[in-house]
Amino acid sequence: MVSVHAYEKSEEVAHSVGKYILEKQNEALARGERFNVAISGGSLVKVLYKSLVATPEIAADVKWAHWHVYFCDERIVALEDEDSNYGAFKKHVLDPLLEHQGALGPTMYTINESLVGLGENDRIANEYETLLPPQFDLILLGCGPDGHTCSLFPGDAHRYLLDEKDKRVAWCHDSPKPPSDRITFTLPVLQAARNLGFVAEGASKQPILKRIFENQDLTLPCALVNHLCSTKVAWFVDSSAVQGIDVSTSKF
Ligand SMILES: O=C(O)[C@H](O)[C@@H](O)[C@H](O)[C@H](O)COP(=O)(O)O
Repeated sequence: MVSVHAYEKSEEVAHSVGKYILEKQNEALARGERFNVAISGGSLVKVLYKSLVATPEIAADVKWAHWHVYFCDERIVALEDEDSNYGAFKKHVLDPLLEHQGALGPTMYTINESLVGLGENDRIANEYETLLPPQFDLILLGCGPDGHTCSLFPGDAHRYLLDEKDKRVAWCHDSPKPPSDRITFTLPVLQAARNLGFVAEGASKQPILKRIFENQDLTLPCALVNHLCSTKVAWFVDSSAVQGIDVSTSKF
C-alpha cells in the first residue's frame, strides 16, 4: 500500500519530508558507506532547503559527505542555466549549505555539460546512465499538473518513455513542460529503488491528485508509479492539495 502523509502547513510537510529522508539515509548508512539518492526539479528543491538546511534539528543529522546525489530528470541545458535542475539544487541547497554551515557537501552527478547543444542528446542520456548505482536508496519525486513525474509524461507522444524497458535513462524530446529536451529516469529505475517519496503541495495539484488517488488513472505516470511500486511509495502533501479527496490507498 502507498502511504500518504498530509499536513495543514507547508512547514509541516517540509519537516516530515526531512525526517523521512533522514530515516532512509540512516537505513542506507547502516548497510554501507553511501546514501544513493535521486532528486527531481521544480518546487522540490525549496522543500529540501527548508528541511535539510534551514531546520536545525534535521540539518544536524544530515551526513552530507556520504550522500551521492543524482537527478531523476535533468533539462539538457548548461549547468548554470536557470532551467538546470542541478543549477536549482546548487542555488537553493548546496550554496546555502556551504555558506551557513561550511559543511562538506555531497558528491554530485551531473550531465556531461560539454555535450549540450551538439545534437548528442542520446549520448548525454547514455553517459548519465553509466553513472547510476544499481539501486537507489531513495528517489524523491514531484507530480506535475498533468500527472507527470521525472520527465515521464502522459499521452501517446511520450509513450516511448513509459514503454522503455532496457534503457535506465532516456532522452525525452518535445517535453510539454519547457525546456523541450531532457533526460529522464525510466520506470525500471523507479521500480528497482528501495524507496520513492513524492512531494505535492498547493491547490493547483488537487485536480490531478483526485485522478491519481480516486480514479487510479493508470495513464498518469504518477498513478502508474503508485501501482507498480506500491509499498515503497510515500506521498507528502498539504491539505489544499488533497482537499475533498479520498486518499485511502488500499487499492494501490
Ligand atoms: O525537472 C522537472 O521538471 C521535474 O523533475 C518534474 O518532474 C517536476 O518534479 C514536476 O513537474 C513537479 O514540479 P513542481 O513541484 O514544481 O510542480
